Amino acid sequence: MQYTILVVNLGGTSTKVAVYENDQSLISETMSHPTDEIIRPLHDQIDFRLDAITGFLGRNDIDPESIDIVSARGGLLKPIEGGTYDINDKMTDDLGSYRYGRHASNLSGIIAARFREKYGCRAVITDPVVVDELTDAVRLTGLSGIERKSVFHALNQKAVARKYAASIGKRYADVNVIVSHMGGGITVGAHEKGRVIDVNDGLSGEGPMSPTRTGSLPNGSLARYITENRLDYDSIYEILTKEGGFISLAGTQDALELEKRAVSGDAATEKIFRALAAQLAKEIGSRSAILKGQVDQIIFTGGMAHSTYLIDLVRPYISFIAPVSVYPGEEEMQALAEGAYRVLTGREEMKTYM
Ligand SMILES: Nc1ncnc2c1ncn2[C@@H]1O[C@H](COP(=O)(O)OP(=O)(O)O)[C@@H](O)[C@H]1O
Ligand SMILES: CCCC(=O)OP(=O)(O)O
Repeated sequence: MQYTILVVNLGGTSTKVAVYENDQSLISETMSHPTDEIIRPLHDQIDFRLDAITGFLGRNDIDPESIDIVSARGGLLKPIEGGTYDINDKMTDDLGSYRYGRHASNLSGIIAARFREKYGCRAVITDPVVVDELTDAVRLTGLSGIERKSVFHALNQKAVARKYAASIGKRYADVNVIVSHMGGGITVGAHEKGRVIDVNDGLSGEGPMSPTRTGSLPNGSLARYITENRLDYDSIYEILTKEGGFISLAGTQDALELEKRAVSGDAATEKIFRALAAQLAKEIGSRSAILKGQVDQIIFTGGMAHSTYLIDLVRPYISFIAPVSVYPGEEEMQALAEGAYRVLTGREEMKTYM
């Protein structure tokens, strides 16, 4: 049986789309949107993003009615376990009301549901950013009423961990790895035998700084900053998640551009990379403790994993823990196609979001 799978993955600045026959990619495209479009409220972006997807199908002579299933990157939902989920009304309500937060990935599920309505196919998400496999020991904080959450690049982290395991002839469920995804946000996960038992919340100011995020800040200084600048929740959330890190320190989120500046001897930029390397190393060290030192491999992935300059700064801190592998970029489109294909072929059961 041959299945045609449409994969949609919306990021802050781009719409990635691909068509697969079973688990083989036929065509794919990344469409970057101009700044004036992506700074619009998320809900106002649905129509032009959907148009971008149908335009892509049109340019490639693919009849939307030939699509059997849309596989979308899932957004901020209530905490759930990993897997492939049917997109139901409860899910589109939670994504569209932003009850659990705002991130461009919310739109992927909403758009997949719209596509299903119009063209009559199935629609699923796989390993959304809220996959939660944390142990109780890492969930509690020292303030009653505040618990840690699992919000991370679950899809790509699990995909590269599976790829690493396959490369040594093992299953994901047989290895312990630390995966550091370095994209617009940075998340570092401790994967214990197929479950991510600890990871920094990539949208709540935990962990290392990143191109767009502040990472952890000293509590007292943050409280003073909020008070002195009279910031409400939405304003500080924007600063922590969209205007922090490289943007705050160097005025751009472009790590490639900053790497060029650092390599050409700009001392201020070099200092930022050294700080990021130290923060990454501390985060990886912390995950290694949670894995009780039983770490088979440390894996770097995401756009910034292309930066050998950055990885070479981190290596000396962490090479005593485990060997290092680098999987630059992301495996998200392939992982989404495979998630849909596993349930279509009955190799995995479709889950229901409740
Ligand atoms: N070859 C490269 N060298 C260094 N940094 C890179 C390279 N390619 C992309 N990047 C950086 O990676 C970051 C984006 O990573 P990506 O994983 O695409 O992000 P997103 O979270 O938006 O998917 C940007 O800061 C970008 O400049
Ligand atoms: C918080 C998990 C997802 C995330 O940070 O994605 P981006 O790096 O694409 O913003």
